[in-house]
Amino acid sequence: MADIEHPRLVLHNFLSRDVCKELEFIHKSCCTIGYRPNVFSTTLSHLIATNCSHLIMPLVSIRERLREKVEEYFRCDFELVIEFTGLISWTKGASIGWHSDDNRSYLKQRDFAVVCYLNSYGEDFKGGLFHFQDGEPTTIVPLAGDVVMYTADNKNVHAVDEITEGERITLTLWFSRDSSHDEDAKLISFLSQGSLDNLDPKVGSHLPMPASNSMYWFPPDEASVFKSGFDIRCAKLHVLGLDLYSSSEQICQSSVNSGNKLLESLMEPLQLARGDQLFEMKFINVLHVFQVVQFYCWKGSKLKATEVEEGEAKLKLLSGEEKAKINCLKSVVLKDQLQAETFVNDLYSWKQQQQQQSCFDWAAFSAAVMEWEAYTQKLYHRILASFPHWRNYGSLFLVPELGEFGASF
Ligand SMILES: O=C(O)CCC(=O)C(=O)O
Ligand SMILES: [Fe+2]
Repeated sequence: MADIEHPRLVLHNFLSRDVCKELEFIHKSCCTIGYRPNVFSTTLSHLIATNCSHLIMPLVSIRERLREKVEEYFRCDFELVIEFTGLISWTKGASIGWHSDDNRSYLKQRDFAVVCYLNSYGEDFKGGLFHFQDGEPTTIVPLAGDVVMYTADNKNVHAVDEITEGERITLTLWFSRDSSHDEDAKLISFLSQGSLDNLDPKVGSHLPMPASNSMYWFPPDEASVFKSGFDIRCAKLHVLGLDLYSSSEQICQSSVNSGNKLLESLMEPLQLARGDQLFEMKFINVLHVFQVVQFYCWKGSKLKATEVEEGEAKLKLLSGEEKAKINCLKSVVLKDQLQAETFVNDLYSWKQQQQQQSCFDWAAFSAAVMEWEAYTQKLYHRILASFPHWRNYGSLFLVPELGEFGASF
């Protein structure tokens, strides 16, 4: 350890670009409103709670590699447990002043912090530089793939500048010497309560189940009444030019519209529309639609490069009545459309916006639907096979006899 006054380490390119992109996809398709203003988070227990435990798989080997690195660098002659793992993003206005990561009585179990940067300063966001109060290095410029690790005590007081543009995404972990704070034990117990314990991989058991609508509502203080603001998933779809269509008879009935009952249709089967066209596939709920669209955003350019047969997408022309239903639902999920548009546009750089909006392509999207299904099934079978081993050993790890698998699809 170079500096005992300020024990810390910066690693460049610890994660590959492909891995960063995959983790970004997981975060963008699953996150909810976070614990502070303008912060969004995806915890592993949230993935389990929303029937997306398979999305833990790409994180398993990364957690293992990071634990080894922390134990080795900080010369731990004891085993560390992971206390918390989260994908976290900060948007315009988010910042944190000088602090150490164990600075609350309920955080004293935190011994080491690890922050992996999944996207880059300058390219994906502005602001958000990380500073240590004393010692070297003083400033860290977040770049995709780089990692900073440091002791969570007051030898490493640090701060992060306010984000002024874009979205800054990290994978953040804390490690503890205290095994009673082992995140893995909690996750395994949580997984045992769910469908993974039943080794019969039912069709559909990997499909996402959203948390309550209030967890996706912005601003969060409006989430109990839904009178102003917007649903973050619907806002992101809207900016891509995508609308949600529910065939429910109740849509547009004034008695239903008057309350927030219409919001519940987000939990029910939905279709996607764009302009005059309705995509015929039915998704099981808004989170299912949203995950596939995020998958398309992740893989879109590759899908286009592969052979996608023109005209494969099953589309039909929207009727006037169907358009009216789309607008009714939209008026409920985007109470303040302008605010929603500004919010989403602030997340993307100008370049990203140009790419995403100008080239939406239904044929490539149809291919994405199938690839999403294959990707999800692959991870789901992986976690089903891994889970008995995890339960035996009481920790999450890459099971050697199941072989290596690429982190990226
Ligand atoms: O995201 C970062 O660079 C550090 C965040 C941080 O200091 C914290 O979450 O405690
Ligand atoms: Fe911190």
